[in-house]
Amino acid sequence: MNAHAVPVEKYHGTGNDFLVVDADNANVGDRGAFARTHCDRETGVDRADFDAGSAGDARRGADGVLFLSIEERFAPTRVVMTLVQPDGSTATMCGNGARVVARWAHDRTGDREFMIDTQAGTRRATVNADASEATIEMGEPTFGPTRVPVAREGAAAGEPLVDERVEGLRVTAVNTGVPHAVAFVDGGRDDADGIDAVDLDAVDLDAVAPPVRHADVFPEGANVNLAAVVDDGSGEGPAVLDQRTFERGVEGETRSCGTGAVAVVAVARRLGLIEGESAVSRPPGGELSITVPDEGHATLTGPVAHEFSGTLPFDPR
Ligand SMILES: N[C@@H](CCC[C@H](N)C(=O)O)C(=O)O
Repeated sequence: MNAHAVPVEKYHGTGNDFLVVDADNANVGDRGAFARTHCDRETGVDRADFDAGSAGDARRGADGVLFLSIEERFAPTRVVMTLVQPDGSTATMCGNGARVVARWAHDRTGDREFMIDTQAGTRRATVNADASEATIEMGEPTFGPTRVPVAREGAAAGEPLVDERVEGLRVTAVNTGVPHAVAFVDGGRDDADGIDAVDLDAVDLDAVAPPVRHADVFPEGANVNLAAVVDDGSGEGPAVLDQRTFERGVEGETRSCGTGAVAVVAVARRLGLIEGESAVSRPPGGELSITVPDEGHATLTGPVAHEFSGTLPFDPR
């Protein structure tokens, strides 16, 4: 193999798509530059570069690069995961990315249970019998202002940010491995001057999300989720929520966000908008099943798929 070629696999989880690099097999020196170049939606990695005859629907570019190191001497097998985002930053956690990691590790080992080391903690992951779905334990969502983190002065200092106005949206701040701001747009609260009672799909997310993402109250920034309750779970079956997420690090809307899905359900529970601890979230890229119990790990389950394999230049400059 060309010493300057990096073998990559491309996977997605409900449309949240990632390049995967075996970090033990390819020493990418400048990971940020590698991610910035190959994740670009206009000029980045394209399936057609490797398999011109392919008719697949994989999108050009990616939502990040997962650098993975697998340690099969442990039982279950461990995988150390680092997500480098399209802007070159590193995220401490990624729910859909971790589900992709489980599928990648299954494709290598045939195992169905793994421990994934993330910067937010070690998380247990499983894949189902035909490896079409993966589940990841997501830790316990926290609203604590120092943990989100949220920075405020005066009477609000030290208080969780719950259903309060930030840059035109009524948001609740929660950390599900990374910081999230969640706003419900469907009248979850009576909010005469907000964007309640509007069609979620009609909201210009690229316009309303960046001021919240960069608000002073979020010293490390925040991913911004708009959500709507479709079914509050008071009848048969779990609650159903529609979700759209503007991601920090991508600096745009993604087709799905796993930590965002858990954040939306955790906030819906906190605000009393849904019943029960299980819910289905419907981002644009598919459906995710979430549990947020009163105590202990949340879980995230949904489809994962392999898109293509190839090699990319080691030094993209
Ligand atoms: N898409 C991810 C979230 C990735 C991290 C996020 N962009 C951040 O910087 O906080 C997911 O599925 O959770």
